Amino acid sequence: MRFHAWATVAVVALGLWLPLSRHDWAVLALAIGAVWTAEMLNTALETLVNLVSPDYHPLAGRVKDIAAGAVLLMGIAAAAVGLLILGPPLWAAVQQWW
Ligand SMILES: Nc1ncnc2c1ncn2[C@@H]1O[C@H](COP(=O)(O)OP(=O)(O)OP(=O)(O)O)[C@@H](O)[C@H]1O
Repeated sequence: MRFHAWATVAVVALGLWLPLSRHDWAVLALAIGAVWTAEMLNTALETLVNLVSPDYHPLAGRVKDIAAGAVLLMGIAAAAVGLLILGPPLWAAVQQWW
């Protein structure tokens, strides 16, 4: 959660600094929202599993692993979106400096 919060702040700050279109912002907002949604659903599932299966059970572990995998998958996809949208204008800004 803390990592996602810092990543969100960094992406929004970079986005405000770089010349982004409304379409770029819409895609970034969707990616950020999707990561937070996946993280919250993962936390909800973890809490639910802890409630219904506090003792060790292979299925409980499987549910947690799949939910954590969904967060990882969404994080990778969001990182790709961030690179595709922020990468080119960031590269142009770096080239202007040097
Ligand atoms: N009740 C359980 N039965 C079997 N395996 C479990 C159980 N609880 C957790 N595990 C295994 O241990 C791993 C870590 O569980 P934990 O509850 O700490 O989740 P976490 O993703 O590390 O939580 P957090 O996001 O809070 O760091 C799970 O991915 C799962 O493989």
